[in-house]
Amino acid sequence: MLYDWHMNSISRFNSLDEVGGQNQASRRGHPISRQLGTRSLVLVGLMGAGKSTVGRRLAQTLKLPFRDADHEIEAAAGMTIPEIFAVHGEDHFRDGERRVIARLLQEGPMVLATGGGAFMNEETRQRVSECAISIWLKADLDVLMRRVRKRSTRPLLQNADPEGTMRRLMELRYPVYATADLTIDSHEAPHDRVVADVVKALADWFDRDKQGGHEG
Ligand SMILES: Nc1ncnc2c1ncn2[C@@H]1O[C@H](COP(=O)(O)OP(=O)(O)O)[C@@H](O)[C@H]1O
Ligand SMILES: O=C(O)C1=C[C@@H](OP(=O)(O)O)[C@@H](O)[C@H](O)C1
Ligand SMILES: [Mg+2]
Repeated sequence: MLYDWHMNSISRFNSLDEVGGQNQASRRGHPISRQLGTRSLVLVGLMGAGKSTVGRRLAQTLKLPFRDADHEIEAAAGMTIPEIFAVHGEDHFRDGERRVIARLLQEGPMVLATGGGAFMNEETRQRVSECAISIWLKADLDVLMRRVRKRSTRPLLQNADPEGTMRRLMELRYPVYATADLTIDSHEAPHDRVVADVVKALADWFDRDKQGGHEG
């Protein structure tokens, strides 16, 4: 192993830094954050769904720390995601992704944006179900394609038919994303509109929770 996915020093330093943030959140934070306890909010969904950008704004709204698993992997590896794919291959990336998410889930509460493939890993799904509330950000194909065209940082889409790839990923992944606790339409509206929809869905979730709706 060239680097330690669990304990890179930058992430440890950040997490210590953010313990103060957590304490603050629990003292005078958003009602949703207070009900989370140590559980995190984990955003899942396809590339372009808005996990990273909506996630960051959601964390600001809830006064929670924000982490992006892709950024943590890049920091641990000292390489960008395209470089990791090119040099070590996708399997190596997936291995790092699983380890990094396992570590982050122990540092909750936080808003955690995952990369689009992370939730396909059964071990990760199990950990998420134990330590977090999962939220599927769902968007139509044409919306996703418009959004991902803005950047060429996604190795899976660097081919002759990115739309075909996205369709295949939809078929493969949607049944799995559908097992997330909540599904939110990440439609064409300002990011903050989607944030508001997530907050509303979480408030309803906790109301149902109080009535014993999520047992078992
Ligand atoms: N609700 C939205 N409104 C406008 N642009 C959005 C929205 N959600 C995402 N985007 C844009 O789409 C692109 C991809 O979003 P990102 O958060 O990186 O997606 P993901 O992390 O799910 O791949 C970014 O340029 C982002 O600003
Ligand atoms: O869907 C995927 O398998 C991937 C999604 C990417 O993250 P975003 O979903 O944030 O684009 C990134 O993890 C990597 O390029 C692989
Ligand atoms: Mg992202």
